Amino acid sequence: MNKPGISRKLAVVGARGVGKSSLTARYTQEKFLDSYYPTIENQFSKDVTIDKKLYNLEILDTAGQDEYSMMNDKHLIGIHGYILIYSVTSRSSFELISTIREKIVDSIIPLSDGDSVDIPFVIVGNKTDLNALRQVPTTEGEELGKKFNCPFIEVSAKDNINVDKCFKLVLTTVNKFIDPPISKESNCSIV
Ligand SMILES: Nc1nc2c(ncn2[C@@H]2O[C@H](COP(=O)(O)OP(=O)(O)OP(=O)(O)O)[C@@H](O)[C@H]2O)c(=O)[nH]1
Repeated sequence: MNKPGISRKLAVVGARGVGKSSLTARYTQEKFLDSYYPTIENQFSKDVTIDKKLYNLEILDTAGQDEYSMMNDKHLIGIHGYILIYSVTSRSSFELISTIREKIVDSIIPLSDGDSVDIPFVIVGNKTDLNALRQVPTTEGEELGKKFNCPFIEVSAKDNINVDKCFKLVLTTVNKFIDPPISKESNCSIV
């Protein structure tokens, strides 16, 4: 029997060590991972009610990317929305966000049979608890969000700041793409 609820599959992508697993574990298991174990790939589930709607979430915690790594098709097929995550303590991880976004866009176009493709992205700056080590000011995250017409939020997986809010933002962003308002304008829409 099908589970009641709306099925949503999300992928968390970003550079190595930015906190993809920590953010996912904080949200799905309410715990923080102090030690660092590089991820190959993990999938987590969570049922959550947001705005009176029940969602069955599948969250794909992907391996850390670099400029040269290739996106696996598994990260593209059936994904409703992407969390593009960097660490506010790492400028290089912030700079990689644009590259990763471009790789996702370029990989999805050939899979789409030439139809128009809408890809919901949310940009997330993690590790705000390490403010003394910050290399990326909030304003730069906001500007990148504006550039790509994507929501932006800063979080701390460690201190559990904005984590629920971040996933709610992703789900509402996905909903806007799936059930768009009548006059939608989005730079994330590719034809
Ligand atoms: N201070 C602080 N440390 C964090 C936070 N999030 C993650 N970390 C630490 O950063 C390190 C890497 O975290 P992970 O969650 O494993 O990072 P990841 O992006 O999944 O790493 P890869 O799988 O290698 O790509 C770990 O030591 C975490 O404890 C945070 O919000 N604040």
